[in-house]
Amino acid sequence: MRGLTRAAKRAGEMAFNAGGGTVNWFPGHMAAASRAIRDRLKLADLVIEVRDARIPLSSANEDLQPVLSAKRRILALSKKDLANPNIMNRWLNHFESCKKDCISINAHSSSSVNQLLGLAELKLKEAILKEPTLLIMVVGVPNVGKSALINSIHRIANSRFPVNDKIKRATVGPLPGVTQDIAGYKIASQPSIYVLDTPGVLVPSIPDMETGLKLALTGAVKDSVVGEERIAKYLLSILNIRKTPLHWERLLHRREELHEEICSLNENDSRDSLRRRRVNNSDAVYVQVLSLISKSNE
Ligand SMILES: Nc1nc2c(ncn2[C@@H]2O[C@H](COP(=O)(O)OP(=O)(O)OP(=O)(O)O)[C@@H](O)[C@H]2O)c(=O)[nH]1
Repeated sequence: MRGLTRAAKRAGEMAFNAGGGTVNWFPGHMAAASRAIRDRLKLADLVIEVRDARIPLSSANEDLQPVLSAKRRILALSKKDLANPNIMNRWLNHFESCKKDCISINAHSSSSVNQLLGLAELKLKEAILKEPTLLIMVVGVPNVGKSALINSIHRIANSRFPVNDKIKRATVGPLPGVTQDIAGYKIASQPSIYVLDTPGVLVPSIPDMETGLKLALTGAVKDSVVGEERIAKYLLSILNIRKTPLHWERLLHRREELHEEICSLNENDSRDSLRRRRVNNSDAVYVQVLSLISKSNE
């Protein structure tokens, strides 16, 4: 309890306040995709709901939960290579205790995707014997790794059961919103099994700022939607509360120094000079530098 009070005091010292309000990022393609996903879900034999292993609750699309929970479903906690393994194992136990089939994955690792395919095969065991065609849908919020997962599934499946169709690749990218249409990939014949890649969809309005900040930090929401400076401050407050060895006062001091350095640079060379300069290895200082660079260019 005393530890928590100390952590709260430290956060207070940093003067971080997420602020209230909702986070709205619901471009036209997302509204259309949400409707199309609901339609196709009716036909799906299995749904792989991809969530981010670092934020498995905040990365759930709450609007889709009622329909997803009525389907044969696997929860795939993606980007496990970026998550804290101890905390992630606690999440896996939590979902298991809620009777949900849950697995953590790294979409770029064959062994990890093979485990997921094994679980999918188990869940589809009876349907594989009965149905001539099966449909697996991959859904989730933007940038969570759906297309990367589809490409790995496609590659692995094709090495096991070569399909005559030309191999298509889903487009993978570091920013949210790359996939804008539903696309199907055939991964087996007899029965024919298709995997559907879907655009990442969020709820039209994320009800609290902290969820929005978590989604922005993990890449599901564009930084500009919640504000770069707010994201940087939120990250720093988390690092501080988790006792990551950072010293806020030293950072503030460094910020003042950088301000002075920027002011002393001439307008044209400020961005390049700062980018070239070797700053302290700390990511947090890097965040501060980025924020100052963007300010100097406003
Ligand atoms: N470290 C790591 N990176 C991953 C993993 N899966 C995907 N990525 C990366 O995350 C980014 C987003 O991956 P995508 O497959 O494009 O994500 P998406 O869910 O299809 O994104 P949308 O098109 O926005 O719906 C890419 O830079 C991928 O390389 C993973 O398991 N671990």
